[in-house]
Amino acid sequence: MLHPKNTEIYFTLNTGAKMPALGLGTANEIEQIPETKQAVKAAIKSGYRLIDTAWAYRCEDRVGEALKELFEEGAIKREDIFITTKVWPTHWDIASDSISRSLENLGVEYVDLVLQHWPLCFNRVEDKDGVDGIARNPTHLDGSANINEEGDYLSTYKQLEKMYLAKDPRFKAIGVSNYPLDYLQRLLKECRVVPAVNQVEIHPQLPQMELRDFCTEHGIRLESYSPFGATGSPLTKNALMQKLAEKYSCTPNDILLAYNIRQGVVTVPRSVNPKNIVANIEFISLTKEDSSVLNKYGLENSQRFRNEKFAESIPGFREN
Ligand SMILES: NC(=O)C1=CN([C@@H]2O[C@H](COP(=O)(O)OP(=O)(O)OC[C@H]3O[C@@H](n4cnc5c(N)ncnc54)[C@H](O)[C@@H]3O)[C@@H](O)[C@H]2O)C=CC1
Ligand SMILES: O=C1O[C@H](CO)[C@@H](O)[C@@H]1O
Repeated sequence: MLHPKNTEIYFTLNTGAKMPALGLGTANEIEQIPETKQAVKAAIKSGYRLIDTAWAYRCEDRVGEALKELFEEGAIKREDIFITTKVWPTHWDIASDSISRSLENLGVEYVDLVLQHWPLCFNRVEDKDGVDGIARNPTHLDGSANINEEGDYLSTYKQLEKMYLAKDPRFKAIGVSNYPLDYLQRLLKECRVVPAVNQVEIHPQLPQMELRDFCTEHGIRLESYSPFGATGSPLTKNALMQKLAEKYSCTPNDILLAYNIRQGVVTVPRSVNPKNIVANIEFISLTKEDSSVLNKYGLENSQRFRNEKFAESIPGFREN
């Protein structure tokens, strides 16, 4: 294939399953949540085969509505798409319930991948404006995260592992998200099932080189979130991205997606705009030399764009 589209590229997971290199992210801003349905439909119709969602995004039901219509229209079959969902830290001790809830929302019998969303255990606090009546980011009065002090973050993965080893039909693979390297080291010591995926923030200002080497060595596929630097896509305004875009006669967005995909990293840009969804399919043959230039740039200009306050509770999370 001389010039594939990003949507035609697949990476193999340690389970043997193929995961599309490009997917649609669905962590939409609250006011854009109703647009999730048409975004998923536009994505699938233009060739996307991976949808990245989560209970915490409050849009699984919209993804489900889109899938139902796509199945009914005969646009796609369930087995031809890869669906990822995630267990939020409020559900750290009830991972099975979280999966059931997600499947109900999505209207499917299984997902292809379940990720532990964060290595954190939150207390469940009632909140009528929360997700399913539960505060998504519970905090104490001083604004610090309301962490369950008895909880062990690895407990969630251990629950997923137990279900996976018992061949739970509700999911095909398990993985993690936002796991720093030392957390993965502990996981590998205490668990038998190597996570299929670790989804973390990766882009040319956060190349995550050490984590990347570690994951490659242990057969864990990395997946990049916030490839454009999250809301407002600040990375597309970066002078180096603009210079490379000029060199390859493409957009900075194309460079940012190629940066991940050319290095074997799955990526899930978010958009509800059908034009942008389609534009993100364009594949660019970014050279190894230019990928190295970007990696070096990131080491010298490191910046995390998704700054969740609760991440302060994860030692070492902000150090890169
Ligand atoms: N596991 C985790 O903790 C996290 C996972 N994620 C996942 O990663 C996905 C992507 O990351 P995000 O932070 O949402 O942001 P992103 O880096 O994908 O950027 C989204 C922004 O880029 C804009 N955009 C997209 N395509 C464009 C185009 N072709 N031209 C111009 N603008 C364009 C969108 O309108 C939006 O403002 C999420 O939707 C979610 O699925 C995101 C954050 C954390
Ligand atoms: O996946 C995620 O997306 C959000 C923003 O909704 C981020 O906090 C979370 O980890």
